[in-house]
Amino acid sequence: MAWEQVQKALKDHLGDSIYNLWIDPLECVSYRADEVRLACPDRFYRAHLDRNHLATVQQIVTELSGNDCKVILCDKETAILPAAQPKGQLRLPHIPERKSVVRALHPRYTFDAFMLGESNLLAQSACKSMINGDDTVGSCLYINSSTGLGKSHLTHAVAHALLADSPQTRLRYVTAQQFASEMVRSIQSRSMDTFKSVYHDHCDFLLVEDIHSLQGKKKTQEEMNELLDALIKSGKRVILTANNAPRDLKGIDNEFRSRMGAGLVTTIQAPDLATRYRIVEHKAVQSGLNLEEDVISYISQQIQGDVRRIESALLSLSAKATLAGGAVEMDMVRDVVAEIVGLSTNLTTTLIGEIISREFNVSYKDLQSRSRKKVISFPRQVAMYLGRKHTEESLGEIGKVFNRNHATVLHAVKVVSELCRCDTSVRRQMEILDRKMAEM
Ligand SMILES: Nc1ncnc2c1ncn2[C@@H]1O[C@H](COP(=O)(O)OP(=O)(O)OP(=O)(O)O)[C@@H](O)[C@H]1O
Repeated sequence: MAWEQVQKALKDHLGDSIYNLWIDPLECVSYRADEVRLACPDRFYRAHLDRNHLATVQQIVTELSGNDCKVILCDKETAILPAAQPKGQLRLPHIPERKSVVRALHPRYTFDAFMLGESNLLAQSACKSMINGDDTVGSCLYINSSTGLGKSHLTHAVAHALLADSPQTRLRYVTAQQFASEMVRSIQSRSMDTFKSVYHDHCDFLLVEDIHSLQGKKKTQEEMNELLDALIKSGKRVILTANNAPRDLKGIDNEFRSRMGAGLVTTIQAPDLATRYRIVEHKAVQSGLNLEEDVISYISQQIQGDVRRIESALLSLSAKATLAGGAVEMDMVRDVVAEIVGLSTNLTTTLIGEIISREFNVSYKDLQSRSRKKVISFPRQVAMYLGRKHTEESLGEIGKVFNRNHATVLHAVKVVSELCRCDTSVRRQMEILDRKMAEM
């Protein structure tokens, strides 16, 4: 009960977004008068909480308990370790013999221009931890997402920040494809020793994009695996990006797969409405477009997923506005958005509930009832999961449709996501339902 009170106060204090991401996953393993022990999902979480939110948690626990009750963070697996102390910066003692090798950095792909939200906060803060040499993330950070969600933006931002703040760090930034071509050229010109030496002995920070493009390339995977092993063992830093998590990559050797997943593996999800709003606002200013709030809202509500589609809409809007003498009219905005997403949908959780009640042959009333029978609770969880995925409604709003609170919705989303991951029949079922939702 005491922890629930603390949770409630923290939610009010920190807001839904930070609460859901950083406080909700905590497990209260003991709550005594003098000490509260909170287990974090992993050491990265623990270090982030320690740095950013522990003081607030401590303050609220002290206020609510009215005495000196100390908050202790520990790992879920051990549930006993004290919080990690941040390590020193990654600073090299010498001036490098070789400079950084960085191909074509996009000048606008900086941390400042990267809009944050629940979908990408972990990836962004893990990148910053890597730059600071904070080893809570491990030596190898793996970022994956579907297309256009900011993997390149973040890796370029890391390169910009490193070049600006610690120019002595020897940085190599390549795509996996470029690495493969360089390797093939080196084999042909019998200069593999030089190739190896460049990466093994003259690199402090390696960024490799699109690692999935190595699928089926056995020899390049072997070379990259050997390189990662050498760099990680000697305390160097590596960031890899791909379109899938290591376990879902096809045609990849198991040892290589396991090495890539040895540090933090994080997925960037599609941005939520609030993040999209900030992206539209920011990118409109960059394109010299002066947009009213209702236009920004409309674009961010309608264009979801791949952020390139937002950029494309703004480019198109900019061109049309120029032709029309500068003004941005709402009709013009609707046309541009319709070209990109087609006609808008009105999918709501209530509608999803109705569809699910038909599909699973349970009444809508049962979905809203207190019944915990599996034949009713599973469709209810599926409806909540789909509500979260296909609407912009908050956890609380989705919960209300089924007479539940936000925590139950969060739990349902976790349960169904986990089932999709490990149960093929549930995954297929969800794919069919996803298609149905998309057709609405
Ligand atoms: N959170 C964000 N804030 C601002 N811009 C973003 C954000 N996420 C993505 N973008 C923009 O979207 C565009 C596509 O992003 P990026 O190229 O980084 O995606 P990606 O995940 O690497 O895609 P792909 O897998 O296709 O290579 C870029 O112009 C980037 O600036």
